[in-house]
Amino acid sequence: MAPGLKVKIGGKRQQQDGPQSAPKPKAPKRAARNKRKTTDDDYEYDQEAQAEIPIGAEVVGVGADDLEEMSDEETAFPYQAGPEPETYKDYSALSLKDDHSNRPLWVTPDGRIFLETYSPVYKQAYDFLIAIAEPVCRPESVHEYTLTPHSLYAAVSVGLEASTIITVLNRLSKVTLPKEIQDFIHQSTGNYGKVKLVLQRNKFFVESRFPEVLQQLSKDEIIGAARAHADMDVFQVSKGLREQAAVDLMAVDVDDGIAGPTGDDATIDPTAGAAEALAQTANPDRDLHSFEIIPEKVESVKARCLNPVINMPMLEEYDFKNDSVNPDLQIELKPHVKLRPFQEKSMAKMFGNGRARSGIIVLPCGAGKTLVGVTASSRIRKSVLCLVTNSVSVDQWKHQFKLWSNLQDHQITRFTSEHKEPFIGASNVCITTYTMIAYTGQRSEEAARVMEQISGREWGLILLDEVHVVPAQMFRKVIGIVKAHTKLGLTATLVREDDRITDLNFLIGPKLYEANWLDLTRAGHIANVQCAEVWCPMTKEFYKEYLKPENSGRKQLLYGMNPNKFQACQFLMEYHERVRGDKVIVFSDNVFALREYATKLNRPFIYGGTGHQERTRVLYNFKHNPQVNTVFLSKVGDNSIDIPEANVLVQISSHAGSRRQEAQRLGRILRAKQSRPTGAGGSAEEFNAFFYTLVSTDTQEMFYSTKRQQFLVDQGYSFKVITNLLDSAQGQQLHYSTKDAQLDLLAHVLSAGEKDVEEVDDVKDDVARTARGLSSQRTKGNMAKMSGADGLTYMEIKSAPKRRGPQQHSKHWKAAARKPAQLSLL
Ligand SMILES: Nc1ncnc2c1ncn2[C@@H]1O[C@H](COP(=O)(O)OP(=O)(O)OP(=O)(O)O)[C@@H](O)[C@H]1O
Repeated sequence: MAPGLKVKIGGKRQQQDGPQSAPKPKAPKRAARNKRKTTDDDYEYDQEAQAEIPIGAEVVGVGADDLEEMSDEETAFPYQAGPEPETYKDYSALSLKDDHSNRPLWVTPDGRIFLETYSPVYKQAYDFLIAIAEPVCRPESVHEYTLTPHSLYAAVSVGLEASTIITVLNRLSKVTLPKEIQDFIHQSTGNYGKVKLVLQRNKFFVESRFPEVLQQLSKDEIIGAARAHADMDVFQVSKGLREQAAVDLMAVDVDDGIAGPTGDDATIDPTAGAAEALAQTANPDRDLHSFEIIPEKVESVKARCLNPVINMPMLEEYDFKNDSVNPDLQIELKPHVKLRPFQEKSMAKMFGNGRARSGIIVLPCGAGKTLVGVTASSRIRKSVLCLVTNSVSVDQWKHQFKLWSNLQDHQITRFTSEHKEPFIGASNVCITTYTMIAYTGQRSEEAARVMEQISGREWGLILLDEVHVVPAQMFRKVIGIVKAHTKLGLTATLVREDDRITDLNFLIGPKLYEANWLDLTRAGHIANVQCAEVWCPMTKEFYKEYLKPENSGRKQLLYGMNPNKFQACQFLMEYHERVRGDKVIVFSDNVFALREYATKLNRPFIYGGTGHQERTRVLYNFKHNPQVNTVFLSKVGDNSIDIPEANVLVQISSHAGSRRQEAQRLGRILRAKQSRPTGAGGSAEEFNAFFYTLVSTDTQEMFYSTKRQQFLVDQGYSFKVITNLLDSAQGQQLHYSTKDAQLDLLAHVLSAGEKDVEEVDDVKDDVARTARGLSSQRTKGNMAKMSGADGLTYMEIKSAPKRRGPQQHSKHWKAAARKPAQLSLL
């Protein structure tokens, strides 16, 4: 028995149905609120994409349909209310194994799996779990996963069979695997993987190890009619490939440098079960049976197989090594390129059995998705179509292809409103945007010519960047136009755990791999970010106006322009610039606030209306000019501007409760950074990047802020709350410290025209969402601790320059080991 194992149903993301699903959340009022309006970042996708195309040229035809679709997407994405936090489930009836302390998992009858990250076999257990289950929440000590039909579909697609999954899961579990779980795995995987769609020598085949399944399919009216040789009763038979993926999965022993416990005291070997199971199931000589289908009917066959009547989702694989029809692309990775361990693992999942599988790879922002895409291209070595969300990314991808591979300019063509480069040679990499491909209206002659080449070519690989932001309808259009053997989706935030994820699963393929953010942080592949929410009380006068019904339209502006928030922003910016020598990005969705802050603080800013040249100039200065250490960005900077130098982010205004925006913004400072020593004799500082969200207290903003943090909290980040950033003495030295100045500011805000009030880059609405309790993730912080400088005293000496000696600087910091943390501006 497992005495007293009770698990709080803390409900993070809403899960797909698992076995004996936990009770569905009952929050009708919340649900109604969520439906109120559309929201989220699909707008950003839409507007970014549209922005690059001259009005009246390419974009018109994408039109209403897609916007409609995007709106639907948005309603699908919002916060899913979790079960009541007070609800507990009693799992004490589970039967605990004698050697349970050596095993890392708890598996419950309702499909929830808890992983102890301090287990000696954590790494193996993580690799296995991420292949079979959906991560729900991955904080430092215990992760939560859930088994879903989709996660099991993904497992089958990488070559795992039900018996292997059950054997390994049981071996890792502290409790005897509940019968419900075994049944659920059998049921869910029963039909997955039985049929594959294989494009071989330019012919499409429905392939299976089971001739009776093919018999059944060919009797179906639609599938039968799609057969190229319907008159033939027998199927073609070929020798099966070893199901290598499962072997790879359990044998993978990449030294990823992730700090973790050693396996010395591990008394179980989770791989042993896999080996046994595989010995029974992986017969390299198994026969494969197939029948050919007409290329034009491929989509309808796929759709039919998905239909509940048949219910046999097709796995898609590309036998690129035997594709002698499509010309090779002479692409090699440069000799110095060394994949990071998680990139290796992603590739192992994609190419596990010698063929290329379609699917989605999920890696944190800044971890290196681009190299994954380039590597996949270099393995397949056929023409590659790379689809991205905007023209800035088109240029960045081109740059990355040249950085990592031997491809020359003429082998990489761009197709945007500005560059419609013709194809040279029989194979190439073409980089373009989703909108350029999906456009259905009148095209210019030049664009029509390139489109003809795109639709006429057979692509070995289609790379789908930022795959989470693209509506399913848009995909359908793209997939209908482009003939591709393999589809690889790349994203950091695959957070639509609803019906729409089903679209991605079947339109592109299952999730092949998902990295754990904290593991990558520990291994130094992404920055170690300190996240903090800074509470800024509203001034009395601002709050009075905020509460007035006639100001309901300018609430956002009032809490954004709150003088206390301004001061917090100024303080943090100057502190990080001067004391730590950091590079700071300040984000504001509201353009009025963006302009006001940047102008008053005398720093450059970029928003949607900033021209290309000006943008380039500002960013160049930010990167290279030591005098320019802060840049203010509107929402246009969320994910399309590449600023690896930045390591501090201050958010003064954001888009309601968007989890995705929060994660994308964090991504701007996630690029791996060098840790700096903390001072004389000190070890490397703990945090090397800082993410501050400034929140005006007692306003809507607090409500949104909690909601926004949910995705990052699920990835294991904790947000500290700073309630007293500034004391009154510090405030005196900052702008808007006098009542008169604050009242002037208030008058300015109240006199702002309607257009200014609403001017929010790329954002159309303001959706109320329900926040979820995060108290367990929140701790109070102080500034010194936040800045990785606990135990140090920071001092700014304001002596007149002429009185300084040669060694004196206007500011310095010195270690004061073992003294209480203190931060002072003298
Ligand atoms: N294997 C590797 N070796 C060395 N550097 C790498 C490797 N992989 C990625 N990088 C570097 O990591 C950084 C982030 O890579 P990349 O831009 O591909 O990240 P990303 O995941 O696409 O980020 P974003 O989501 O912000 O677009 C880049 O500077 C890249 O050069």
